[in-house]
Amino acid sequence: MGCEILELMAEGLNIEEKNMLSKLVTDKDSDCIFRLNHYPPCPESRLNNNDNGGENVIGFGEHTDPQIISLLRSNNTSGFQICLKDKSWISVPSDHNSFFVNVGDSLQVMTNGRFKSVRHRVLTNGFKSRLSMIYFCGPSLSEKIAPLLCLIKGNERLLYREFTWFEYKKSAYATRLSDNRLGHFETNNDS
Ligand SMILES: O=C(O)CCC(=O)C(=O)O
Ligand SMILES: [Fe+2]
Repeated sequence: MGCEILELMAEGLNIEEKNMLSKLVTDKDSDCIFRLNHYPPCPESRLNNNDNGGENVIGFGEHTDPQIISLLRSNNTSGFQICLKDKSWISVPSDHNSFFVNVGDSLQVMTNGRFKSVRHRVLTNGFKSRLSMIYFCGPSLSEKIAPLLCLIKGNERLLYREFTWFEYKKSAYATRLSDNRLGHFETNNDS
């Protein structure tokens, strides 16, 4: 499914090579991860009465996903939120019949910012437990991640320098979950 979505994305971006993105995931050394998250009901979340059943108690702290795309499926318990441009948080209604697709940092780089890896988090629910499963489509450790030159128009600036997926992971492990882990690779930030 991840490959099909990446092929549709490549088509939407008018990339001639249909499998330019999906081949990173079909690579025999691709670094894909499957994760199961369980958030037990959290009594502290019952104190207030917001749309999550109570006070904001963080179940999974804010972050962007590092990989290319992530495919998320959960039970019918709310809690997933995304951060809007104005920094406010908005709840994504749960739907156990749907997959939620998140763009990861790597795809943001490859599309030179056309696709954004949206910051998200999970709040606990006061009454119900949340179960989610996520398949993270990641490239091989030696894969070079850089803006795809076939997407670059005229004198458009390259927003990121090239790095390997291994370099990204190494640098990400040295930061906190909520940090902008692409900052290190931005072309206007040579730190
Ligand atoms: O558990 C969820 O619903 C999402 C968790 C998440 O964002 C992640 O594991 O990267
Ligand atoms: Fe995530």
